[in-house]
Amino acid sequence: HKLICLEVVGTYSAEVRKLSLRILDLICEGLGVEAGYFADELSKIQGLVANHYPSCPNPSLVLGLGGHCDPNLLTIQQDVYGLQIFKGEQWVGVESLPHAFVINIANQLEMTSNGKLKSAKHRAVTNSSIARTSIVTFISPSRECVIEPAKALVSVCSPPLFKAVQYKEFSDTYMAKTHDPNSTAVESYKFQA
Ligand SMILES: O=C(O)CCC(=O)C(=O)O
Ligand SMILES: [Fe+2]
Repeated sequence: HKLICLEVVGTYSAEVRKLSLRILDLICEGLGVEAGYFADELSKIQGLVANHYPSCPNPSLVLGLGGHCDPNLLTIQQDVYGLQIFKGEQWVGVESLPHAFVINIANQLEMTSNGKLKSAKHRAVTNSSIARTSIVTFISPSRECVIEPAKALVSVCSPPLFKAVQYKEFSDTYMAKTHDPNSTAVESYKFQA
C-alpha cells in the first residue's frame, strides 16, 4: 500500500505543480508582470497536506479549521464541500464542482502583486453526517527568497505598499500572529500611509 501511495502522490504532485505554474503565468499576464516571474524561488517549495475532519454531531459549535489566509504563494485543493470564504463581510460556502480544483490566492501573491491580488480568507466547517478529507497543495517561496512588490507594478504613481522581507522572517511573523485577532502578518509589512 505504501508504495502505491507514494507513486500516486508523486504523480499527483507533479501534475499539480504543472497546473500551478500555468496558473501563475496567467496571473503574470493579467498583472502585466514578465512571464515566469513566479517560476523560480517564489514557487520553489511545494507541500501536500491532507486534512481530515470527522463528522461532528453539532457543526454549529465546531469549526474544522478557523478563518485564516494562507501564508504561501498559491494554494490548490481538490473540491470537497466544507470550504468557506469570507466575502462581503460574511462566510460563503464554495460551491462544490466535481473534478474541479479550488485555487486560493495566498499572502505572497498579495505582497508581490503590490496589493492588486488579495489573499482569500477561508475556513473549513464540519458536517453532521459525513467525514471529510481535503487534499491541499501549498506552493511557497524558498525560505531565503526575498518577497517584495514586483518592480513592474511599482512606479511613482503606484508606490510599493509592502516592505521587502525574507520568506523565513515572514513565516515566523505569520506563526506569531495566528491567534492575533487585530492584525495579520501581511499588515505588519505594510508601509504606514
Ligand atoms: O480543509 C479545507 O478545506 C481547508 C484547508 C486549509 O485551508 C488549509 O489547510 O490551509
Ligand atoms: Fe488554508
